[in-house]
Amino acid sequence: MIALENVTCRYEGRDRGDDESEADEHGADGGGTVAVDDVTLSIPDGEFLVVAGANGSGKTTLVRTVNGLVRPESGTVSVNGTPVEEDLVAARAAIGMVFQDPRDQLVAATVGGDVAFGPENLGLSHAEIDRRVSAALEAVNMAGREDDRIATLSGGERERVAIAGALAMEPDHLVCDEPFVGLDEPARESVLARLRDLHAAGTGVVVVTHDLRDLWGIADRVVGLADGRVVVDGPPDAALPDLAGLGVRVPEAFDAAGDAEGSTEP
Ligand SMILES: Nc1ncnc2c1ncn2[C@@H]1O[C@H](COP(=O)(O)OP(=O)(O)OP(=O)(O)O)[C@@H](O)[C@H]1O
Repeated sequence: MIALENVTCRYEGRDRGDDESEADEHGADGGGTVAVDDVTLSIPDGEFLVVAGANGSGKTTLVRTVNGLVRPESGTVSVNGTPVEEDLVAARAAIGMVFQDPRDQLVAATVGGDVAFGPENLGLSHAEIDRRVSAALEAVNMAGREDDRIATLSGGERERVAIAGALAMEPDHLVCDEPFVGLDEPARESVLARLRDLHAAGTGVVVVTHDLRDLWGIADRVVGLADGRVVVDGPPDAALPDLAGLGVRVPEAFDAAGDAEGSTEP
């Protein structure tokens, strides 16, 4: 279980594109940008949660608090009952994170080397590392590709290697930040199928996105953010009316008789 309680995150300095008055409005002491504003949220084990919102609404900042990559200014983030800052290693073992651009996290020359990187740092035996690498590659439909060079992979394959690297840590939750950006249709479908399978096998999945179309039939719950605050929280169908105007894309069938108001993203 991931639990955020009254979490507020602020970046020092001026926001990209904010004017002075808006920055003042956001910050109690007038400094910086409040990216996450007093968020309280629980994410149970096994849940498929979509965190949706327009660019700049605070999605990335919010999910980065759960493994200590961003430290809140106030409030508490706990993983399995322990505050993240008290046990960063436990939080990072429990939550696998796949960043927006998988190139940011692929560290080795080969697929096998990359997926083994995390388990190696846990000091596991060779046999256990090999087992985890095989299982993680199988879970992303890349079984037996250990010796492939990262440089030769497509964007979708890199995304799946990044997911495998996170899975090799055997996390309770997998957090993917905009996993479909830049992928062509077959790659999108492949990543989506992997996320669906993982969820079916019991792993919690959190997907950050401004495009809910592919996730509609899969997500248990949608949390919508605007200006760092939770403004929508519920199952997709119940959340739908409140998602309009947040700048997120919903499936066309739900896009109110051709009303494109809620579909401002390209
Ligand atoms: N490193 C940073 N320094 C200063 N301000 C930042 C920084 N990172 C994010 N921000 C600001 O914090 C707010 C929330 O940004 P965040 O990236 O969390 O939102 P997001 O919803 O994930 O957006 P995107 O979809 O564009 O990634 C925005 O106003 C953004 O400009």
